[in-house]
Amino acid sequence: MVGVIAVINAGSSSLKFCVYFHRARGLEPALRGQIESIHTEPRFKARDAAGAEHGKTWPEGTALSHEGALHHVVDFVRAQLPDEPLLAVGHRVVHGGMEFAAPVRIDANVLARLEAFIPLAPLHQPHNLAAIRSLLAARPDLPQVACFDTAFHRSIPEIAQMFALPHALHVEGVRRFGFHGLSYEYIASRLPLFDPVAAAGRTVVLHLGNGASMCAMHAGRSVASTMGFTAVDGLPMGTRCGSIDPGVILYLMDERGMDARAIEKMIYNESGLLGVSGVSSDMRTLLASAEPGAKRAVDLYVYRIGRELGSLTAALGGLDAIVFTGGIGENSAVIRERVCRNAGWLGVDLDPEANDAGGPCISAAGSRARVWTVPTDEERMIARHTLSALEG
Ligand SMILES: Nc1ncnc2c1ncn2[C@@H]1O[C@H](COP(=O)(O)OP(=O)(O)O)[C@@H](O)[C@H]1O
Ligand SMILES: CC(=O)OP(=O)(O)O
Ligand SMILES: [Mg+2]
Repeated sequence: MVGVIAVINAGSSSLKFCVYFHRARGLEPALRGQIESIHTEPRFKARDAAGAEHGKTWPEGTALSHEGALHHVVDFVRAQLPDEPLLAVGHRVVHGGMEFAAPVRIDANVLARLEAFIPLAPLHQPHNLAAIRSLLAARPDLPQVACFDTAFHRSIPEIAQMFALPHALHVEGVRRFGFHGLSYEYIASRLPLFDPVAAAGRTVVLHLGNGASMCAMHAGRSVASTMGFTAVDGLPMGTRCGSIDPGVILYLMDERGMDARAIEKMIYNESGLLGVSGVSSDMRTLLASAEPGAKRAVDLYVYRIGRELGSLTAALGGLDAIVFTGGIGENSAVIRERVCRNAGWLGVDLDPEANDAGGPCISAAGSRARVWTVPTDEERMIARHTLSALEG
């Protein structure tokens, strides 16, 4: 089977893609890239197997749709690799509910079942499925595999999945799922190479991107997540509010006359870093800004990470290591430094120079809990799953 496997990862603000040569030696990246800030200031960046860079920018204020972004990527890949047979496409699909605990080959029936989860992941699931649907129509013979953000978290103990609501709702599937599972699964696969003790022990992984969550891992398996039934729970994110008192929702309905769609728009699109700062959803912009709102948003972000770190450490009964990943976690030494400073009580002692240099180990020699920055690679995880599904 010689050819390429393509991976599509539609996030809330970005469309990432990777194409791998399938060779006897394994999967080798042929092309990878992304269109980031799709809705605000789209930028396309890609790198081919020879290391050459490709790019395109759109004028500021251009709101490219996910569909527009996908078209651009497909055209680019076709032009770069005109002669390589496409063996399969793997997709990140954010919500798999209770039903999909492992990657699955997609057909019209599976696609219909996945559509039921659109209301639970409105920023992601529609884009994930739109890409699948358009490929299914154009190339019905082409194997497509869905890889779920929720699957890695199906190991979370029942008690940690539970809301204290009437139990029938839990049975029906109203429970904490957790997301960013492909990222956590990849980190879990890498951790033994860095820190075998933590890999066999208690680690909190911070996936800080436009969406953000944290995962408590025991021996490489998820035991708790800050995200819940949907990806709006937990930490404040680019535009999502994270955990709030459910009483606030009732207040908005009763006192502000807001309906479900208006509240959805507020908590998914107008809150988080953007809502608190009034400046931007983009961490780079906030860190560079002198506006008081920008400082307020970053302060709240760091504070909430600290609270969740304590909570997840309690769920684990201790802490051997923390791992930073995602766009912010991998790139922002300032955020890592502030998070680690607040975590001194957990035995975290940062090495500022190693942190500025980007790691991978950023804790000081005697630190009781070790700290790592590990670039995530959801695309490689998806490619591995897609290949396994293809090989049966
Ligand atoms: N050098 C940096 N410093 C601070 N934040 C950064 C840096 N580089 C990227 N980011 C932030 O990472 C976030 C995007 O993360 P990413 O994981 O790529 O997003 P997505 O969730 O869409 O996959 C944005 O808020 C961006 O500002
Ligand atoms: C689930 C989620 O929030 O994903 P992303 O970070 O890609 O938006
Ligand atoms: Mg992401």
